[in-house]
Amino acid sequence: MPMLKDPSRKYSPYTPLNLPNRQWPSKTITKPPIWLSTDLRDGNQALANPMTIPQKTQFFDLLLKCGFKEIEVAYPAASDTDFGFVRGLIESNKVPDDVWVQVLTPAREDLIRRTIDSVAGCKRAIIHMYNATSCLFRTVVFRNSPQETIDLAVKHAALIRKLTDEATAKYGTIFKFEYSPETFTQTEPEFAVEICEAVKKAWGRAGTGDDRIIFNLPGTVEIATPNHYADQIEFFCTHISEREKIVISLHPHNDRGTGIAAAELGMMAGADRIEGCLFGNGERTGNVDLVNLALNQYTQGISPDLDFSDIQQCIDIVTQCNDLPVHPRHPYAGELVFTAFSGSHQDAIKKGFEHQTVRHAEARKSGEPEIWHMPYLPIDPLDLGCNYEAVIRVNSQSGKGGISFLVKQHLSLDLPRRMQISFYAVIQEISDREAREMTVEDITTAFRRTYHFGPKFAGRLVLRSFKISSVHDADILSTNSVSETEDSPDETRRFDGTVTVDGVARVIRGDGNGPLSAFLDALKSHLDIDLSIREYSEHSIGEGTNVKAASYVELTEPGTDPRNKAAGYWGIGVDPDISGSGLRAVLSAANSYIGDRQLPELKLTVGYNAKSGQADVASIILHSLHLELPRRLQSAFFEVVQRSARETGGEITYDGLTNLFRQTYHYERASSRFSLGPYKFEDGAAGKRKVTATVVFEGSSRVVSGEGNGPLSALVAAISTQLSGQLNIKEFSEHSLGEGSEVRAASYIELTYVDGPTKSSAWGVGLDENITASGLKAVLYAASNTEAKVVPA
Ligand SMILES: CC(=O)SCCNC(=O)CCNC(=O)[C@H](O)C(C)(C)COP(=O)(O)OP(=O)(O)OC[C@H]1O[C@@H](n2cnc3c(N)ncnc32)[C@H](O)[C@@H]1OP(=O)(O)O
Ligand SMILES: CC(C)C(=O)C(=O)O
Repeated sequence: MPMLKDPSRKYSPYTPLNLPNRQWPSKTITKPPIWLSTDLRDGNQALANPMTIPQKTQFFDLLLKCGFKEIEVAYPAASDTDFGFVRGLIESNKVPDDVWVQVLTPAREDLIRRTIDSVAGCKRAIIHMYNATSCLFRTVVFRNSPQETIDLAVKHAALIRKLTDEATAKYGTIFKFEYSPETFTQTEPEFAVEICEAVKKAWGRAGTGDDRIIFNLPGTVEIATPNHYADQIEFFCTHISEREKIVISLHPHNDRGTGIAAAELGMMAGADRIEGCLFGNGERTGNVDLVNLALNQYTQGISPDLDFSDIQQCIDIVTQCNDLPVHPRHPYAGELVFTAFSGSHQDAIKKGFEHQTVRHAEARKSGEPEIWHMPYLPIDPLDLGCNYEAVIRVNSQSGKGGISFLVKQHLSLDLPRRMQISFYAVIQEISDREAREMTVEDITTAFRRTYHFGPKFAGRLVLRSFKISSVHDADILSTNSVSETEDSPDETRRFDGTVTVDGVARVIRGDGNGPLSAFLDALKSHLDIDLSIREYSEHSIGEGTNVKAASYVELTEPGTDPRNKAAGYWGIGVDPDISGSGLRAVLSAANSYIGDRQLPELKLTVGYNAKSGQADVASIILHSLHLELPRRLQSAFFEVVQRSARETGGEITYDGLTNLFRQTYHYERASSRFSLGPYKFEDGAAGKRKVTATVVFEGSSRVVSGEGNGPLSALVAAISTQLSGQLNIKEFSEHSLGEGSEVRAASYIELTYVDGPTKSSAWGVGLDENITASGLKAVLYAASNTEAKVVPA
């Protein structure tokens, strides 16, 4: 049957109450009500499969944990399960002393007796009796006149008084009495007052405090707008006698979807108590949702005296006991209620968090409360034991604000605005193409892949090591005059570093006004990557000793129109050192720029004017022999190479170069001018090391000894005893080669030899599995390379 064109022919509107002096609209709620959970009764009776005793017990424990002091635990006359559950609670002492157990009974003698039997021995119990009072129920269900309806209630209230007095005498139980004129919202207001007056009189012991009688005014079926319910409550409150001896309780259902509003307006109208269920379970559309109501108060700054700090645990237990889900949009509890997918919501939330962080820091300083004011988030998810993970989720409706919020949250990177726009386009494209939500994992992975961020996402160019030094302008043309100094504005910066290009290590060098421009110069000279910086920014990550720098850079090709904002390449770098983060950011952007374009191979153009020659030579040694030459050795060898190249017309082959290196530094050669036989180290005087060694000096084997601060200086001293002049160590460095059990040590040493006016210096390179042995070899080779003269034996 279709919906009616004229529903007034089928449905009649509620009759408004004439309450011209109503006060409730100008009231506000300032304190929590007395809460009663009826999950185990009204909630339970509405389930397809009412709860088992273990489920009821688990639910009861949860209610205690949440802080409920009044719990309607059963309709004991309904079933052995309900009766047994109440007995179990009492007999196993599960009810804390400050908690009231409430049980429901109709106004029927047999059922009242069974109900009161169920609470025998209980410390505190509320006997809750009901009978329907509306005209419809009087005539149709009970076929009673108004007076007979009153008589029914009065008779059974008196019975309850008698039976509870007996139980108190027998067990010492403290009883409260609650009466519900069921279907109150459809009952004539005057009749509701009249029957309650009669019940009060029949009960005969309404007093103050714990002796107050509870009149529960149920919205058994919600039939009108919530203001009408408020009018009904205010009417009742102002017409019932001895108001101070009465607890006015509300029991709203949610047939029109306004149960929460009805409860709140009802409280404004004078109610003291609310009955309801967690997450709104209950007959038909449910009872009023107590979680929702309590948290509505909480977000007004009123402590509800209920604790939902672990809301997920509540959801888990309630859904498991009720076998009903909590809707994803359920206020405060649904899995989507702290989530924004849409761009403008995300943008506002992101800005809200940023602003609030600043505001809270100021409030902390001045001792003011840190008030929560967040766009779109009426409550802090943390207060309910949730986190901010779900606050922003990304799909094709999302914008840059939300995406950059997640990048900040999960990677601690605060992207500059234009980089946000750039990355947003990346995510938007994937999300649109794949027509699905982008998880945090999707976004962070896309970020890492786009900007080659993190070891697993390295691009074709990878920075392995670098050194930034200052070069006096006048010295720039001389590759040997590099000196490390403090930063000074009139000095040019020099970048020396090793970059792997498609897995092949290249030593590169460049000069510029600062570290980044020096690095860009190196990329241009060695790899034909010609880019300049359009935007740069940085911030720190972390605090104290763990602080790191994050740098963001946008690079453009020469001639890019400054108005063409889309033409840039963004990069990100993170490093403990600010220069390092900037350089990594440049490389990250350069990686995006080169794509899969072919890069120039290493060119061996050795000559006096070749600017890149020294680094290229070092690259070949690194690549072929895996030796990372110290910079001064690079310079020294480059001179050797230049001399050799001049002899061969400026050309030198790749193999020729490695052979030249081997010969020059006696590297891995079986013999040299001086060689080492058996040796022994021991402690010398004043913490020094002493060596006694057999050294073959130009074919003559001699046992020598010497002392030094370490093994190398001891050997240098021992060798010097057989020379006409003195050897000294000028520079020493070492690094490991290979990995795991294959690892070896490479040592580089530069020795000076002074013999009267004669001065010379030379390098030696040693390689050994043992780090001391590699250093000793380097000493022997370096000494062999000097002009040292051996004294006759
Ligand atoms: C609004 C509410 O939620 S009220 C609570 C409702 N909850 C429940 O009903 C759950 C538990 N109920 C039960 O287990 C059963 O209904 C019982 C045990 C209470 C009674 O079962 P039965 O004796 O088979 O009766 P039945 O369920 O058919 O109840 C209807 C009878 O109770 C009467 N009745 C209904 N409400 C009341 C009341 N509040 N006071 C007195 N009598 C009542 C009806 O008029 C009817 O009487 P009749 O048999 O003379 O016509
Ligand atoms: C027993 C009463 C309070 C009831 O559950 C209702 O009216 O909904």
